[in-house]
Amino acid sequence: MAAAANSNSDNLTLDKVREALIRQEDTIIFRLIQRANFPVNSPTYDEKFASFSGSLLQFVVKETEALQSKVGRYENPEEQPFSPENLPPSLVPPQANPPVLHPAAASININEKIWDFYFNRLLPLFAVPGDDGNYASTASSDLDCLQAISRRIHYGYYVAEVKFKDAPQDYEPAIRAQDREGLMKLLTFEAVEEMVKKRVEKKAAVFGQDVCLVDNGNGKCKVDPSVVSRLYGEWIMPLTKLVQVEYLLRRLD
Ligand SMILES: C=C(O[C@@H]1C=C(C(=O)O)C=C[C@H]1O)C(=O)O
Repeated sequence: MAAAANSNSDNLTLDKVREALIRQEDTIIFRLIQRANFPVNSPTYDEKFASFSGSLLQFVVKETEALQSKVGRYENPEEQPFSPENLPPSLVPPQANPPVLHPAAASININEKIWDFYFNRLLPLFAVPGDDGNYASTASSDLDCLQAISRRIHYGYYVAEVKFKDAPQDYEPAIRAQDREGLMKLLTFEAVEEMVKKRVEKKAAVFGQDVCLVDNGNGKCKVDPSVVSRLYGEWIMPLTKLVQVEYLLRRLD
């Protein structure tokens, strides 16, 4: 599960980290396509599930994350749980690799923000209204999307670490001054962001095609490519940068 970029600090270059982010685009887009197979299915979210205190979705998240925690998922810094309260400990022996990140990474979890935009803003843009009764599949598919998006956003730790290591003389004064705006300026590359938005839009157009042996001229995509570009421009990239800033603010502690 660990990406090449986090196995050894010598491997950590900005190019490698960016490559990892590019590969994660594919995962995110395929998971959105998967979720778009189901309509909104609102009982997944609204109803109290059996004797559980929350919705079916919350139950699936809590139980799935508990199992994944036991098999070591959250030993990976970029994997952050959505339901962190009372997670069972990992049964897997800790990795021998020396840590690449500052320990501050462990205290930065912005999954509440991710949960909020995913359900309140994004989902209505790509899931059609309706109810087909597939609530369990809908909930696991939502969790798949959330986990892929969260991993991508919390990968900001590595982006920040590599940017800091490449130019400590630029970052240290802003960190000492706890200057959020200054840090945000230092780590932002607008040309890269424009390229990312264009690339994910194109990927969504390619991955979301119906593949037919005879071209039926149906150009409809399974997920609207402009929604994917918006997902990156409005939420994923700004939140990746927020993770970077939060990490850098604590980088010299
Ligand atoms: C991730 C990076 O940092 C920032 C965030 C980006 C993103 O989330 O894709 C892209 C460019 C930068 O403004 C990067 O420089 O690659």
